Amino acid sequence: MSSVTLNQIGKSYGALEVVSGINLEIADKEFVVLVGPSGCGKTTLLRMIAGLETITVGDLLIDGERVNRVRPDERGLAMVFQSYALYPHMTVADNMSFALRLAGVDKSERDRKVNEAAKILQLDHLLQRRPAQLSGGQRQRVAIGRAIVRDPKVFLFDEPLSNLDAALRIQMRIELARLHKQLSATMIYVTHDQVEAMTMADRIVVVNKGGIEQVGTPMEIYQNPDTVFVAGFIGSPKMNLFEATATTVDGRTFAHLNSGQKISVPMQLKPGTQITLGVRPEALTADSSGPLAGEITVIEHLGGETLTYVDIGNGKLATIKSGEASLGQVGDTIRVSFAADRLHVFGPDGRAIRIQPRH
Ligand SMILES: Nc1ncnc2c1ncn2[C@@H]1O[C@H](COP(=O)(O)OP(=O)(O)OP(=O)(O)O)[C@@H](O)[C@H]1O
Repeated sequence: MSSVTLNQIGKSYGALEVVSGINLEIADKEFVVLVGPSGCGKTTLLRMIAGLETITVGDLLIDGERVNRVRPDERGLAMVFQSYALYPHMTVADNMSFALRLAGVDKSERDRKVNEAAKILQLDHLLQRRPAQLSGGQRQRVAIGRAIVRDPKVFLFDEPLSNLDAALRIQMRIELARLHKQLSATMIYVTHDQVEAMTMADRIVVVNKGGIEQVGTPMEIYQNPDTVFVAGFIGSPKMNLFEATATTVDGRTFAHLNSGQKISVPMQLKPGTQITLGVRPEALTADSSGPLAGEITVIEHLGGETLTYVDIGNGKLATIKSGEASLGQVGDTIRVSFAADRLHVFGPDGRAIRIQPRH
């Protein structure tokens, strides 16, 4: 297995720059997930690594060797697509062994590899079927099997679970995480689904507008988002984000929310600074002495947890995530608080202003 290094990678179509300045070190055996909204450039990045797109600027290294001009089939990578891309007229076994046959691998070795991959993916009993006789999840497993038999240095996945229903996606997520451990493989996985990123990645790379917003472990990114974009993108339900203006009263800093409420913030800010406050829904609690107040507009009971939406002014809703019990009824006014260390503050440039301890 192998490492992958991206140095100042960029991609332009004519005058249109769609990816720029990408620097990333992916370690051997790492599972890295590139996540970002539609059109942010993540697929383009993956396709440049695969060799399916040319790299406009920068260097791509696999195991320390520059491979910008190496043909896709000579890079030692295997890519799994959202659309499976199976040959409909071939059996599962033939689909899986096709690339090996092209590469001139002899039949006994091909059979050994296909059987081994089929066992890992629990496809042994389906080897003689054709794709049309398989479920979506089974087809995706065949596509993964086709990658496994090639013993690639690096696996590349392009939204492989997008065509599956919700239950199957969860199951395949678990299977892919297990597969990663079992194969000890380097994997680069593209998705727009932040839950997939959070649950599978060793490290998440958040991509936005053709650049990297933040790289970190799922919990680093969840707990310390560097930007408003990352704060809003990672986490479900979304982090509460409130636009505000900083003011100072008796040397203490307050945020005047655009929704009309006032919150103390544990840092020095120049009065008039436009900021965004962020608090995760699970960090908000009902508290009669809390600084925020509003009317409950919607309550969603999800079983083990409850989402309560509170209008804190001008129609701005705060989402509170709590346990099974309701915090009140629709129409009730409640007060809400949060621990100071659960507050995120972002400056006018959208970047996090870290909370310094007060003296
Ligand atoms: N051949 C092309 N010519 C011009 N622009 C392109 C071309 N291919 C992609 N783009 C543009 O590059 C940008 C990045 O596309 P890309 O497919 O990488 O995004 P993505 O993050 O993978 O999105 P999605 O999740 O929707 O697939 C988009 O704005 C897209 O319109």
